[in-house]
Amino acid sequence: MAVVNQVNDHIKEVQSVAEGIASARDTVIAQSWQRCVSDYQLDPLILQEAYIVPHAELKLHQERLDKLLRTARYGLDELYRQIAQHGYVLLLTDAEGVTVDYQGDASLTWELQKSGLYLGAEWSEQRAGTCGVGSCIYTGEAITVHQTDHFDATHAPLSCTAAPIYDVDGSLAAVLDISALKSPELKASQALALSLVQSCTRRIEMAALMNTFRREWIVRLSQSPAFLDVDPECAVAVNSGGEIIGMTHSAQRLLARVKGSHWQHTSALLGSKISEYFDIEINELPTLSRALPSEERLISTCTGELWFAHALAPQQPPIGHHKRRIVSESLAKLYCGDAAMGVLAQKASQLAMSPLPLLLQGETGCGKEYLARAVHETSPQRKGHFVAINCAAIPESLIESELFGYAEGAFTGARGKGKKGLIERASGGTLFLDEIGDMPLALQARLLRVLAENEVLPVGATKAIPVTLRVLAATHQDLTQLVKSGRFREDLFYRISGARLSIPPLRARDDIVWLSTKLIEKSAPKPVMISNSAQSMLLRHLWPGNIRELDNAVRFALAFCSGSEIFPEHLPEDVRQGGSKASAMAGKTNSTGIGCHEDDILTVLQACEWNISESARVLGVDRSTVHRRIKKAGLSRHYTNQTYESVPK
Ligand SMILES: Nc1ncnc2c1ncn2[C@@H]1O[C@H](COP(=O)(O)OP(=O)(O)OP(=O)(O)O)[C@@H](O)[C@H]1O
Repeated sequence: MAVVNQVNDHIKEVQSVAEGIASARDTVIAQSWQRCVSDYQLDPLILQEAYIVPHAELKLHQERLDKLLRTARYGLDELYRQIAQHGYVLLLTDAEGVTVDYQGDASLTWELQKSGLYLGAEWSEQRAGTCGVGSCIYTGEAITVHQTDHFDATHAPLSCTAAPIYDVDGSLAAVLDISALKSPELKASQALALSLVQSCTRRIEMAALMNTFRREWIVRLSQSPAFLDVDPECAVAVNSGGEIIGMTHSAQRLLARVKGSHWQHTSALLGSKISEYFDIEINELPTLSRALPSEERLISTCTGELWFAHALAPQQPPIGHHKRRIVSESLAKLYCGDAAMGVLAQKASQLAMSPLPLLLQGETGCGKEYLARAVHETSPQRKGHFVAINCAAIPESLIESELFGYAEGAFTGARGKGKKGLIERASGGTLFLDEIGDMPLALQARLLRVLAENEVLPVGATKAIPVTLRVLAATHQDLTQLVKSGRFREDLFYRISGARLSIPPLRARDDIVWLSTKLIEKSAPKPVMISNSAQSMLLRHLWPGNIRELDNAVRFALAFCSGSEIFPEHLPEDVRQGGSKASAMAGKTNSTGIGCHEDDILTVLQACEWNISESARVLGVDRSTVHRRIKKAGLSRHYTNQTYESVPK
C-alpha cells in the first residue's frame, strides 16, 4: 500500500511541476519533466518498463561505437572494479541512448534486466523520460538522476549518474552511466559517483585524442606541473599548419572561454590557429617537450590564464613501414578526424605533386570538385588557372568551340578576333573535367589528341597551339563499365586515370557534425549551434545527395531557425523522418549481424590500397571483420592499371 501511495505522490508531483508549479526539485530535473510532458507527450500516469532494442539493431549500434569501445575498454574495466562492490552497474550508451556495453553483477541479471540496467536498453529522454543517460544527452552535462527524480515512477528505485563522452571534433559520442538498484535516500550520497564518472570520461576522451592524432602535435595542459605528464586536464591536437584539429571536452570549454563563445559552438574552434588562444606558435611547440622541467613549460591564454603545457611531437611510423605522409593545408581543410578522408587526403597530397592525371570518383555531391580544387591548390600548377568544365552541362553544339576555342572568322556569328577555348585557358594550370563519363564519343577523340600531343587546334584554325595541362577528371559513374559497353574510349580512360581517388559518401564519414557547422558558418551571418537532438538526426540520415544535400538541409534549417540553435523541428522533413542509418543498415545485415554497405567498404579498401590492416583501422573494426565484409559484399582485388574494382560475384 505504501508503494502505491509513493507512486501516486510521485505522479502528482510530476504533473504539478509539468504545469509550471514551483517545486523543490533541482531545476534541471523540473525542466526535464516539463520537456517529457510538453515535447515528448509522455504521460506520468502510464508506467513503462525499460525498452530493449532488438538484437540485430543493437549489433549495429555496437558496431558504430566499436572504435571508442576499444579505446575506452581499460578505463571502463577500471571504473567497474572500483564501483562493483558498492552495488553499481556500469552502462555505456551511444548518443541515441542505446546501451552498447554493460558490466554488472551476474547474480542480479534478472533484476537488472527488468530495471533496464542492461545491454540494449534505450535510455533516451523521449523513450524513458527523465533519466541519467537521457538528461545527460539533452543537456550535454554530467548529471545524477536520483530515485524520484526519474519521470517514470517505474524507475524511481534507481539512482543513475551519467557523464557525456565527446568525440575529438566536439560532438557527443557516448554517455557513461553508473546506476544502483538501491541507494541512500539523500541525493548528496552520489557526489562521489559523479566525480568518478567524470574523471573516467575525461581519461577516455584523452585516450581517444591521443589515438586519433598520433601523427600530429598534441598539446596537453594542466594547472599543476606535477600532474602535467601523468594526468593532464585537457589536450588539443594541432596540425603542421598550427590549426586545432581535435580536442578533449575540457579543452573545448577552455578554448570557448578564451574566445568568449559558448562551448557547444565548436566549428569556430576547429581549424582556428593555436596562436589565437595561447601565446605560442606552432614552431615553438618543440620548446614544450619534456626536455624542459614541467614548471618551466608555462604558457598563457590570450585572456591571461596560465597553464603548464606538454607538447608531444607527431609520432613517426616505424622505419620501413610507410613513407612519412603529410597532408597539404588545402586538403586538410576538407575533413576533420575522419580516418578514410585522412587516408585520401594523404594520398592526394602526394599525388598532387606528381604530373599524373587523376580520376576522382564518388557519389554525386560528395565533394569531387572541392577535392579537385584542393589538389590544384597543392600542386605545382597552383599559380595557373583552375578551369572546371562540366561535360554534362555544356550543350553539344557549343562544347567544341567552348573547349577548343575558334579562330578569327571561323563561322558566322563568331567574334571578330576569335576566342580562346577553356583548354587553352587552363594551360599552365589545371583542367578539371567534371562528369567525364557524359562526354560525347566524338569529343573524346579530340580530347585524346589534345592530351596525347599537348596542343589544341581551335575550330577553323590551321595552326595548333601548344598547351601544358594537368588533367583532373571526375565521375560518379563506373567508367570501366562504360568502356566495356563502348560508351567511353578505353585509350582516353587510361590517359585520364593515372591514379584514382575515391571520396567516401557522407553517410560513411565521422565528421558530419563538423561539416554541418562549417556549412552553417558559410550561410549564417551570426553563430548558430546545432542541438544534440538535431545532431543525432543528422548522424542517422543516409544523405543520398551527400554534402550538397547537407548544405541544402543546413540552409533550410537556418531559414526556419530564428534563434541561435537548430532544433529537430528546423530540419527538412526527410532528415527528421527519413529511415535511420541503423534501420536501413539492418536490412543489409546477415545472420552474423555484420552490416556491410558494399560502397562503404569498397571506398575504404580503395583508399587504403587494399591494405587490410589499414582498412580495419579506418573502419574501426578488426581484420577478420574486414575479411568477412569483403566476402559478404562479393568484392575481390582486381588489378587494372594501378586501380582496383569490385568484381560481381
Ligand atoms: N569539404 C567541404 N566543405 C564544405 N562544403 C563542401 C565540401 N565538399 C563539398 N562541399 C559542398 O558540397 C556541394 C557539392 O560539392 P561538389 O560540387 O564538389 O561535389 P561533386 O561530387 O563534384 O558533385 P557532382 O557529382 O554533382 O558533380 C557544393 O555545394 C560544395 O560547396
